Amino acid sequence: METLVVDHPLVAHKLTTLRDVRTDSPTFRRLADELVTLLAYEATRDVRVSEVTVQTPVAQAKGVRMAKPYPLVVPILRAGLGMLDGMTRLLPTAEVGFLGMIRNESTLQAETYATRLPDDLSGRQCYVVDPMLATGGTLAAAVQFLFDRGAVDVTAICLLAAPEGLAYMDKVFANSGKPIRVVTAALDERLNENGYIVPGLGDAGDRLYGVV
Ligand SMILES: O=P(O)(O)OC[C@H]1O[C@H](OP(=O)(O)OP(=O)(O)O)[C@H](O)[C@@H]1O
Ligand SMILES: O=c1cc[nH]c(=O)[nH]1
Ligand SMILES: [Mg+2]
Repeated sequence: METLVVDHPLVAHKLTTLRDVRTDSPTFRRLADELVTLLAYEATRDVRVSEVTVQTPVAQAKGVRMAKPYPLVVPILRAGLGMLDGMTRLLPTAEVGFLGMIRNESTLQAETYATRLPDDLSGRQCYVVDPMLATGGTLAAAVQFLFDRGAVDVTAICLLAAPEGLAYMDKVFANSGKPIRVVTAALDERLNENGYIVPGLGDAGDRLYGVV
């Protein structure tokens, strides 16, 4: 598995405000949206394109267009929804599948309550968006859903990642033979005794949408 920590002063600036406990929900949403666009720029470096020729007002020019099948963007509900608009702004032709998952806060195991994905993902590049990669249980289950349907490679875009979560992903998919990438704005120190990322930003879903 490949991990890319995007090292950019604008990313660091926005992430610092996102972490700040005083940042209110509307500002948190806006910053999450802006951050995903910056991360997606790096995450889509290998997006497949095909060569085309267009006629400019002056001459013919060689260029590229997004290749079919178009990529699939998969937000993991609830918190991943806060990253969907930023992704589709950059990839307007992408299709969107949904996974609803919640981590049981006692066992830290991911539970799936909704799946709305194409049955056949053969040959598709998939981009999973979820702000937090903590134990890695949620992301590992999400990636497995996509591989089971034939996805060829999966890139996860996370605002924050914990070393424990990356190690878990490495272990689970060590023999998958399929490329997996994690693109994140920061690799934090560790998880605390409740499975929260330290220093982290708290519960991303609650900060985006309020406590339920
Ligand atoms: O790496 P893990 O230990 O599995 O934890 C990460 C998951 O926890 C959060 O979602 P949560 O379960 O809080 O659901 P929510 O989006 O509805 O708030 C987060 O958005 C990830 O999906
Ligand atoms: O720190 C964490 C860990 C899991 N989920 C969150 O929203 N935050
Ligand atoms: Mg949550």
